[in-house]
Amino acid sequence: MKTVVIGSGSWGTALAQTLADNGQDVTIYGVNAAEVNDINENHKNSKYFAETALNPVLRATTDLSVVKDADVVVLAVPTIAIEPICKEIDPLLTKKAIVVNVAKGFNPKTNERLSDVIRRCISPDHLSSVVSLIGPSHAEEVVIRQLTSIDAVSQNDADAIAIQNLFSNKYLRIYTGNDEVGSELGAAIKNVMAIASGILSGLGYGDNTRAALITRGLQEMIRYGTYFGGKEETFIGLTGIGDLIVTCTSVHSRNFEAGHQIGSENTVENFFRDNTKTVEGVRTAKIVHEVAKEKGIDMPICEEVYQILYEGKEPKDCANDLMIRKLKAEF
Ligand SMILES: NC(=O)C1=CN([C@@H]2O[C@H](COP(=O)(O)OP(=O)(O)OC[C@H]3O[C@@H](n4cnc5c(N)ncnc54)[C@H](O)[C@@H]3O)[C@@H](O)[C@H]2O)C=CC1
Ligand SMILES: O=C(CO)COP(=O)(O)O
Repeated sequence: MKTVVIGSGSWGTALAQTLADNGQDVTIYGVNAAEVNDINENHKNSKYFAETALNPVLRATTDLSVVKDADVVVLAVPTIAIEPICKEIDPLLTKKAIVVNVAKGFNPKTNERLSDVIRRCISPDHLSSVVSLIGPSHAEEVVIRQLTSIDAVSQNDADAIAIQNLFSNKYLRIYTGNDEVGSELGAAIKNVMAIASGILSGLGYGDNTRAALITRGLQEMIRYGTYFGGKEETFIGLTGIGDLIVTCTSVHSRNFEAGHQIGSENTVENFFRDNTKTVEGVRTAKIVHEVAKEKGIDMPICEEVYQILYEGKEPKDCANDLMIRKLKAEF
């Protein structure tokens, strides 16, 4: 199997190294020449992993024609780049490839789920199926081979199993799934919850608050996901509660980090001025706000994050407003 990983950032590098560790034929395609050269010449990706030595067989290129003949193409780019990169690679593919998406969120222009974007932009002659490879997995830990479990989710069971076998090894255990809607919506919305968790931490709140946020955040994810046909059980799996826990509690999470800055400064101003990192929950909060409003889905935590990010509401007022809402039964 020939695999090309599109994206020489943190997750693309960690996943490509996993395939290199598995003895697979894998190449990274990157647009950033400095990242590509660092991988080829120094066996590092210093921008993301400081001093970590990568598997020396790992290779990267800035030549997109590398996707010719690929059996598997892994899209490890931010959500904003998924539609453009699919349109770029489609004419270069020469056979039906399994396209693996690892991004978490929605297409910013159309609010579509990412698997739908890929199916729309890659012609049927070049697409076997889409597999979402998602779950609780900080690249910083996978790149140093910390034990990790995630899901390969697809409408095509055989392709999900092929991706499970391709990536699994003694430090990365992949489960398969077929609830594309529930898995992708869970993995997208948990980033908004991670921003909320960071905000609460930045405001000085502790463990009780975070446990409440994770538990009630999960209820919002279930409400939103089942509205669109996702299965409730998916949300107690790796792409639901698993990804929610890892992102709401980790120093590695860029969404949590963003929230922490916003909460501790009680304003979004400096974050929006200075941020250069991939913080997917920011765009997701806006999309969830728009869709939830249109469909009448009750998403109080997501709504407060939206109000902070886009409507100038102060984080400390949001935390208070969530607590004084009309009292009700838990279920
Ligand atoms: N970093 C992590 O631990 C994990 C990230 N993800 C998701 O993976 C997606 C990618 O994120 P990261 O790798 O973390 O971001 P990153 O910020 O570390 O790297 C993004 C990379 O994409 C490249 N890129 C941007 N546009 C491109 C294009 N059109 N063509 C080729 N390359 C392009 C950038 O040059 C950069 O190398 C995000 O949706 C993120 O939520 C999912 C699980 C874990
Ligand atoms: O999705 C992730 C871990 O599962 C990465 O989280 P961040 O994008 O917040 O860093």
